[in-house]
Amino acid sequence: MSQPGRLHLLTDTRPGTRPLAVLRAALAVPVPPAVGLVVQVRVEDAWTDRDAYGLVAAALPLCRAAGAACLVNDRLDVALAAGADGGHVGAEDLPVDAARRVLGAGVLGATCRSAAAARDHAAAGADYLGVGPAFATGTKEGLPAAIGPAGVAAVAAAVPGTPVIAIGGVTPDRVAELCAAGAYGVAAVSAVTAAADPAAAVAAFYAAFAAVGAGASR
Ligand SMILES: Cc1ncc(COP(=O)(O)OP(=O)(O)O)c(N)n1
Ligand SMILES: Cc1nc(C(=O)O)sc1CCOP(=O)(O)O
Ligand SMILES: [Mg+2]
Repeated sequence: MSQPGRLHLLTDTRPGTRPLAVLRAALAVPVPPAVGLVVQVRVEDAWTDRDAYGLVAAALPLCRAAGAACLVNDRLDVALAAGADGGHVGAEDLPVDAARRVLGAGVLGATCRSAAAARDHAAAGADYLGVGPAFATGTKEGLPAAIGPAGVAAVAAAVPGTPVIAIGGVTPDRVAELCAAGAYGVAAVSAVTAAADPAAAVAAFYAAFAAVGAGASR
């Protein structure tokens, strides 16, 4: 694996949020050379494709300027149309092999919650796996119980060549235990989007990766 740590920053588009303002602040923080940054544009199901496309189109130049990849959750047609770097799919979205056909060489992430699913998704062409919920989260309803670092470890051990990105209730102070469990990176929504200072929150994630020297020997 080429990057020793990676933050996936997911947008929050619930009513009352300001996703572009948060992105502008977050992307203004210099990304340390040893860390990767991925922005995932994730919009509410109720959003129209037109509005999703608009947010991706606005986010893309910000991502490019910051050296971040820009992925689109669920809506691979929007990802392709906007010229994003790829997309992320889960159990209610296109299957991983079908998503791979749609995206071609684009970056493809897939949600998984078990070692068996991890092997399947990796074999079907996922570039990384979003694994969770690592901890309890108030951001998404209807999720199964948190799997904890041990659950993340079980998945990571099953797919040693595929980056595992832990998601769900992740804060900077949880980066160390998740990396120790085998996570290559973490994904966050509320730790950044609900922070009083989103830039400081992103900087705290980068500092947490630096503190663990995440994956330096990988
Ligand atoms: C990095 C990452 N991991 C998991 C998810 C969840 O995807 P999914 O299960 O499809 O749920 P929705 O995000 O679509 O509600 C993710 N988006 N990103
Ligand atoms: C969108 C999403 N998917 C999850 C999963 O486990 O598949 S957890 C999650 C929400 C993550 O938000 P926060 O960082 O605020 O806890
Ligand atoms: Mg989905």
